[in-house]
Amino acid sequence: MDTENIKVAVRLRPFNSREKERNATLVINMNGSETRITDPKNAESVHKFNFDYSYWSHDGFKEEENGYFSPDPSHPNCNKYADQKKIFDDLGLGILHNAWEGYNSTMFAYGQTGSGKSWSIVGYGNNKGIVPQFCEKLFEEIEEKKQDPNNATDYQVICSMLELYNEKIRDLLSSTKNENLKICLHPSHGFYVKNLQQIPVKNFEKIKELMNVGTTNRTVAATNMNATSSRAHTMFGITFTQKFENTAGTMSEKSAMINLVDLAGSERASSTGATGDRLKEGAAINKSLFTLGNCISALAKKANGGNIKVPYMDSVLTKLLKNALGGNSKTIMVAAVSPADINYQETLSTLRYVNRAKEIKTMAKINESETDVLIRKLTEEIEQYKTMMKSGNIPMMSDTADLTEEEKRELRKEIEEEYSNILDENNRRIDDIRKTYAERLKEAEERAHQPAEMRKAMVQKKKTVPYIYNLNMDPQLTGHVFYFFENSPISVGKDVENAICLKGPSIAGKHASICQNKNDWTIEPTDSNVRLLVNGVQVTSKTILHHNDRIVFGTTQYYVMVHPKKSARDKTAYPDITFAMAQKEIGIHSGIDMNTLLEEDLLEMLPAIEEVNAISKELDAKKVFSLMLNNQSEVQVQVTDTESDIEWIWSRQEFLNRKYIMQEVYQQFITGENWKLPQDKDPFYDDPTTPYLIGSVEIFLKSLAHGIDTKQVSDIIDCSARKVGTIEVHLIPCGEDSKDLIDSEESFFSEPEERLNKNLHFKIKILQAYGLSNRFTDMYCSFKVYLGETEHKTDKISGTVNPKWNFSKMFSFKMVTKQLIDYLTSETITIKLWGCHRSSKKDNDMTQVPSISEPVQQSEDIEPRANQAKFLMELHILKRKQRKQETKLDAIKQMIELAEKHEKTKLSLKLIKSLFESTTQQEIDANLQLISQEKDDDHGSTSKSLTHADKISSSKVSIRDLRIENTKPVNNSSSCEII
Ligand SMILES: Nc1ncnc2c1ncn2[C@@H]1O[C@H](COP(=O)(O)OP(=O)(O)OP(=O)(O)O)[C@@H](O)[C@H]1O
Repeated sequence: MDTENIKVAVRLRPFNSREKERNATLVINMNGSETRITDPKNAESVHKFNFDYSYWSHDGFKEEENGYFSPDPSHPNCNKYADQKKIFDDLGLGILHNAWEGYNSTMFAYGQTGSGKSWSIVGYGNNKGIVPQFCEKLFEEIEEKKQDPNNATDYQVICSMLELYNEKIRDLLSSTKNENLKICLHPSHGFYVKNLQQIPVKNFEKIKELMNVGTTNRTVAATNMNATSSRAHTMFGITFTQKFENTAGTMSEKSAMINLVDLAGSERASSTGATGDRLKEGAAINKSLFTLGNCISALAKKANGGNIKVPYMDSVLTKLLKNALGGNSKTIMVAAVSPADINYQETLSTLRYVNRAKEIKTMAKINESETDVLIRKLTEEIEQYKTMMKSGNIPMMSDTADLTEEEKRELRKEIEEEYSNILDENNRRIDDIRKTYAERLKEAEERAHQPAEMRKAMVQKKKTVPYIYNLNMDPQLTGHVFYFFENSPISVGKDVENAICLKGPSIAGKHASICQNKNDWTIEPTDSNVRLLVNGVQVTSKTILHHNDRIVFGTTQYYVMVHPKKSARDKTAYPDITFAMAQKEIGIHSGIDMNTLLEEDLLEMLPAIEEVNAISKELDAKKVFSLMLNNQSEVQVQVTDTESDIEWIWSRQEFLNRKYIMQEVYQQFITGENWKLPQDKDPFYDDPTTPYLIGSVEIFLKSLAHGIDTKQVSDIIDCSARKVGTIEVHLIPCGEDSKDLIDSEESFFSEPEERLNKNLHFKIKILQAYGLSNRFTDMYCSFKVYLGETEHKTDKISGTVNPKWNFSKMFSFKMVTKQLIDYLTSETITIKLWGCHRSSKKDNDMTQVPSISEPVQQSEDIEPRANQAKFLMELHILKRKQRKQETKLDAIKQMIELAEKHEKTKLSLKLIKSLFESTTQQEIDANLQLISQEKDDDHGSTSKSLTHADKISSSKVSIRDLRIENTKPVNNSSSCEII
């Protein structure tokens, strides 16, 4: 038994195009095994993690001619760069070594969508991931061993590949529709998937082929089932068995099960989302990933001595990974992370998630047994279960006194089914042990769903027959579904009798027709209402399809046309078509002006909006979705209830989460399952009493940095940049005792830096809003200040369009820092105004207030208005600075007059300085009174023991000089101009 901790590796990928376009900054730093992540909003907040391996694949590489990413000697991070080979050498070789020893191994990749999980596990093109490298190396080593004439060991490699989506297991290597395989529990072998294809393979080529079949099956499911691959977990299983004669001369077998798992995108796994989406936890979306997190937590607590139940049984994934997590397996977890500031939160939660995993211990043992002993054990188990079933003496049925007869019958049926599964599994295992590898290979060849000739024929056909291939947002799934144009016409649509049968929102029963016209192929919609796009443009009549044209049927089915002969003849250099390109042209043709910063967001959101509207229509959900940009230029979704006219605004993330559930619901709808969900799980439902963001306002804080009070009356702007009302906010410096310091010299600082290391107190008063729509009740404001996480809220007010809150909140800071000064001088606080919709527009019994809102205003208008507020504040600050200077000047004048009155010719520098630094009239008066006591001699004291500073401050200045200085023209053009 080998007890060891789960090994954790973290891998950092390069910036992707979205991150580059947004000028994303790098938030991850790696040094040895240490990984640091810095909060982009607060450079002082750094989280450090120590993992077994930290892989820097962010930069320091170059792309070789064959597409392989290798370390770039000309780059400073060349030595730091971890390429696919390095990852395999560190992690894959260990797994391979374990496999030879007879230890089970599991490796799973965890991380948000697009973080690089598939890159590490499967890889792309020549950048082969762990699975292909492992298989290649395994066969290499087997071949080497076989070269030894004294080696009679029989080596067997068996593969399986499954997809786990929405708690359902799909066999990716099965030619039949194996969409919901059962997971069963075997008393001695743990959980296993019943009827999962276990395919013997004789070489690496065969494995590649199987992986291809698996990916094609994933693609078909992802396109037709309307599911995106990022929501599914993919498990690649390899059973490596060595059958040999042991030293005692009996046959033995050593067997290792290797599971390589590409987990679904983790962004939907966290229990509490920043989106505040009520559906996030309750929905079925990745219940598995959520439970995996719970199991990891429980196991980590257990490892630290806690007595806690591990909830393996709560999801299919955790049942399948039970061994990997807490049992007989050596396990590695790879956290794939994005380097960008925009993914900071997700990356931090990924690092925290896997950080817990490293505390978990597993106990791997070598799986070696004598064949006879194995067979005997399995046969004995079979006999035992058979006897129990025959006699009816089932142990689990002994404690059933409280059950009704019906319940007992049910339970008996379940147990008998379980027993019969165990019998089947044992028989299968005995069969496997008895058969030679050659026999199993032969059987597999016979069963193969795509014999070699068929595959060859397909390759040939692609060279001559025109066809379309699928485009998927996951590049791994692009180009796996083909429809050849062999007969004309070809009907396309949802109905099964179509030659090309496609499923998905907005696909009509009879959608389009593809016809041959001499050497061309044309496409035509069967109805003017169907959504059929060619190169991003809606097609309404017969249109010729050219090589590389993009065709979209409905909202989710994307294809590319291939004209093999024509493209071979013309010499055009055709670009590789990507899903993003196809999406972009749709965006451009839909008339949306894509400013570069938002392009990626829009590209993702536009088709999603189309799809969700189509689903809503088909399910009669009575909701219309539209895209909008808020005044921080973030993409949001406006949801309108077509019956009540009530609107809601969803964040991008909330929309995407809900979209997943809508797709699940739609899937059930089209497969005829019961799809109606209760209100609390309905992705289309929004509680009308949920606060709605009416609008927001930015409040400048600079006056507080100077200690000046300001009353700001600002426009409240909604998410479409329209003015929806005004709000009156008062910023007031105050004393520690909370006394307001209005128009006070005491609180004023000409330069904010003068406040450093002093205390600062102020109040934010939200007085009243004016001219809001009467559609809202329970209106309140919320805001956060500085680094505080607390959201401050006013009371809720209803029954008026001019809610008066008279809210006041005091904020105190001890020892003001430079960061706080910077915040006050350059940042704003966002005050958000919330309200609930009145239940229906028919209830709008309040008199409509004369609209103070201007007609739709574009965001360009907001900027000057915001600038105006800023300008007024700057002006106010300048005036106060000017006033302070004038006060000082007045004090000096008074001083001279008083000195002359008291016939003084000189005044001490100390007194002049004290007068100059006086901030209140009281202090000035006190200093002026001291003039009469001033002596006219040159030094207040002649003591030699005085310090240099004392001497200077006690030195005297002539009144005549002061008068000359003071009467010089004031050279302060800026303040003169402003006044
Ligand atoms: N180490 C890397 N080096 C270079 N490019 C990478 C690396 N990791 C990821 N990428 C790039 O990032 C993209 C997303 O990676 P990948 O498909 O592996 O993410 P994923 O986490 O598996 O996403 P999903 O959850 O959607 O399957 C890939 O297309 C690839 O171009």
